[in-house]
Amino acid sequence: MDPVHADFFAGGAGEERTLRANVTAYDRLRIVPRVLRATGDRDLRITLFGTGLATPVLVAPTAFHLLAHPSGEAATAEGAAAAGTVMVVSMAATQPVERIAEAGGPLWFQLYPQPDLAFTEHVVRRAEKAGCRALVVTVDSPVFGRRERDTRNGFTDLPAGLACENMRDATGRARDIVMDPGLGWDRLGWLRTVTGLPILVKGILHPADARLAVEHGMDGLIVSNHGGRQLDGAIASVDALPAVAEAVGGRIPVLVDGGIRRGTDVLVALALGATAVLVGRPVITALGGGGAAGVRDHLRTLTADLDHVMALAGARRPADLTPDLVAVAR
Ligand SMILES: Cc1cc2nc3c(=O)[nH]c(=O)nc-3n(C[C@H](O)[C@H](O)[C@H](O)COP(=O)(O)O)c2cc1C
Ligand SMILES: CCCCCCC(=O)C(=O)O
Repeated sequence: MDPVHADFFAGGAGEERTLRANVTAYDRLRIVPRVLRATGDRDLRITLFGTGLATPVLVAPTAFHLLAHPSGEAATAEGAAAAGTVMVVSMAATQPVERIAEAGGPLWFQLYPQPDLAFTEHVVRRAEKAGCRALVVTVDSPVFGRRERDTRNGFTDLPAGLACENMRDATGRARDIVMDPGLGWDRLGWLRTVTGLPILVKGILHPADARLAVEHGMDGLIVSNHGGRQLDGAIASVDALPAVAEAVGGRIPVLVDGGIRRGTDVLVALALGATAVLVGRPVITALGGGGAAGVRDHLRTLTADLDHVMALAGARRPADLTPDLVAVAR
């Protein structure tokens, strides 16, 4: 991979404190296993918004897959489908959602709501027609994070010939994605009137915002700091999870992403109240190294690792994972 593109994928905002914290937070959390629970074979299947999945590990929305592999997002979708899970297609995908959907599913579509409402609706309609089963609205990006690796590398745009294919308007021009500092809950209310798809808000860290998400009729939320690429210094996502899960109180599914690398990380996240987790950078690395098969193998390996540690912790199903199984290391 071009080192400039590798830096785009790997990097975070500012000093990359939050990027690192997402991973190191899991180092401080220890599992308190149960024994003699006769788990037998584990059953990792879950159902989200009516879709049965083989694993609680989903693919987070990430931009520009054609910079990682010549088969791009289509290969990621194929790999996710083979692993029996959801891929969340980024609004900044380098292939059209229709092409990605041909390669595999189930898909959800990630949206940065644009100030141009008619254009936003146009993008939603494309996602719906392509068969996407949920919308993931990213709300942690009123402005774009300062990614200093990209600044140093002079990486400001996609190379010639590539575009954010889902940003094409009726004239065929690919518009720039606008990060909208005017975005508020009213716009999510508007979106609710535009689509019947389940809507998840991505980028919740504060329990008060989690309560607002429920009050505004959102169908799910994702505890996330955007993989440390937006507000450097933001709380690690797994550290934010318990308070958010408590605020939601089981009314809607709570998902989490950021720093999830091992089965033990997934186990801890599920125990602390997540219904499912999403993985970002490791999927891009797997795509770059092995295309669709790489993505499939990564997701299957992570799921097999989860299965293994659930046996060791005395849990048969994701629902058996409860907060008492996690302690903070001193
Ligand atoms: C290269 C890259 C591109 C990303 N693009 C998007 C995006 O287009 N939309 C979005 O909501 N989040 C985006 N994210 C954030 C991810 O969805 C996710 O929150 C994050 O990667 C999770 O952390 P992890 O990489 O440690 O697993 C991106 C992350 C990376 C690393
Ligand atoms: C102006 C292009 C926006 C791409 C956004 C991708 C993204 O969210 C990221 O973290 O990178």
